[in-house]
Amino acid sequence: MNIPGLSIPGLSCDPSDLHPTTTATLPAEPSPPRTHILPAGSEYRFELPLKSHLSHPHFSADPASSFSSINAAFTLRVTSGSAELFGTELAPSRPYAFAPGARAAVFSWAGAELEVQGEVESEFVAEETSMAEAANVHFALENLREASTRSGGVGGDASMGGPRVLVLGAKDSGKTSLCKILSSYALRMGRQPVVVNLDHAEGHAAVPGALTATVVAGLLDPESVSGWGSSGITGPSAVPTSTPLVYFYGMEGLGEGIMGGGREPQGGRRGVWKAVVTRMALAVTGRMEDDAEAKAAGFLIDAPAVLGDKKGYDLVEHVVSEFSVNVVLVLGSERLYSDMRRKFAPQGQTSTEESVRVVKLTKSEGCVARDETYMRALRAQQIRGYFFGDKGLSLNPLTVMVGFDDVTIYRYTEASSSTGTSSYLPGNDSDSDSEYQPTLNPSTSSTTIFTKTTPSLGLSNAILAIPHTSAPSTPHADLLTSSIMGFAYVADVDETRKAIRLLVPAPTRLEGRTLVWGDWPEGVVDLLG
Ligand SMILES: Nc1ncnc2c1ncn2[C@@H]1O[C@H](COP(=O)(O)OP(=O)(O)OP(=O)(O)O)[C@@H](O)[C@H]1O
Repeated sequence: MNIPGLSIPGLSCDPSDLHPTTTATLPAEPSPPRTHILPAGSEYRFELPLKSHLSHPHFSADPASSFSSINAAFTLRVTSGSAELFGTELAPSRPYAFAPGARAAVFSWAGAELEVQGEVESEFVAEETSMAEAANVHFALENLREASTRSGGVGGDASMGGPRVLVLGAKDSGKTSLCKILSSYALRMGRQPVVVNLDHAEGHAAVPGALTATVVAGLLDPESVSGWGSSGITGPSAVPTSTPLVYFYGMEGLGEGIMGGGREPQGGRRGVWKAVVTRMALAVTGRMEDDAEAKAAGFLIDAPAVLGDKKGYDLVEHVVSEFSVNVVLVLGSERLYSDMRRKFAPQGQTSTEESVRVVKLTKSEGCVARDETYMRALRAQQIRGYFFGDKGLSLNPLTVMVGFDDVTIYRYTEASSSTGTSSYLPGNDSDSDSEYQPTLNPSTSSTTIFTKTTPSLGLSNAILAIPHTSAPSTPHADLLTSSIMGFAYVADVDETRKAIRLLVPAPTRLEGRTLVWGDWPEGVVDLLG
């Protein structure tokens, strides 16, 4: 624990206790190790090449031979001093192995020496960082937590809770990295904040396409593909794993929105997203009402980049209102900051306990723009990691055969119609068994539709969500807002035998279950080789 003021008795544990040495080994013909000296307050930034993704042992097609040990292309260790990665302290001398494509920074408050080995696309020590600003925000949030604790928290109004933070910014402005830093620092103070991932483009302890809420109760895992750690459904793990609350959004973007004052119909993408966000907010805020410590610890919401754009302001308002957000952190954009100030904290308004504080933060120079090729590879890695574990500590997924008649598969897709003939409106679907018959609504130009689907070869390689709700009485309403127990991968569809081979992360009885097949994320072709 090295940030002045962050040390508290009993929490100064040796990180090596929590990060037991894994089976990291160096490559067969390693390049010579290099040393980097980090002066106090500087960070070592590195970008690893993406090209070896598909051949990398972590992500090889043969799980049996590939997931038993890390044979990392790049390793890093702290040889003297102390350093942290996105807020998580690195254990001295322990080699950390990073997956190809990893982009991150190792920061030191008091100075450190690092030894690194392996191929990089770029690496350098940056003396100017935004970590002091992040630490200031952390202390401000900690003040809110202390005030909440002093007030007794439970039973009071929303103002007596701790920080309920929304992080906004443009694409690749460092929103996720800031959430990692702030949740790691909170954890180091003995708090257990909830991280709400509303950015379905990247999975957080789930596959991309999911929205999740996860209690940060153990060290984040810097080596995992997402940097958060994995959801250890089966198999051992060196660091505590997270069991998130999961909802499935299952579409690629959030749509364009309707500019010029119109409202997008409820059945459009945004309507769906808002419905899922409302359900998530109810669950998260409900948990806080029952638990004073959770209420004081608060939550951090990692927002999708579209919320940092004018077209996304209706979504910002929705999130702020549903989660009763009291702190909005704006990364790097003057315009966004001033728009948010105008919206939530207008000048002249007397600040009260319930006011929303809007804070502008500098975007870290270290943030790396990621193109679609990179994001696609990252999604494939995250899906692999969900089933197999993304490190040498493998999970034990299994394949199961189910007959076409054993499960009900709903295709969940968005249909566009230039004439605008249909929409999903909650309460309008009373038919549980028949194919979906959209209701007429002339104002609607795009709608989400659930259609009962007979499996065919087109289902191969798809990711299916398994909702907790099985046999929903009103499928279109129930399936949208049901939490998800897990995901399955369609390994094979045998049309002759009328059976599907599914890869599932843990033994699960699927007979009688309803499965949801979304538009997104895209299937992964070689998950099982
Ligand atoms: N200081 C840093 N040094 C090196 N890399 C960094 C640094 N900060 C962030 N990154 C990397 O930059 C990339 C973008 O950062 P991050 O994911 O935090 O942005 P984001 O705003 O959440 O992105 P998105 O808009 O896609 O959700 C990530 O690969 C992250 O690991």
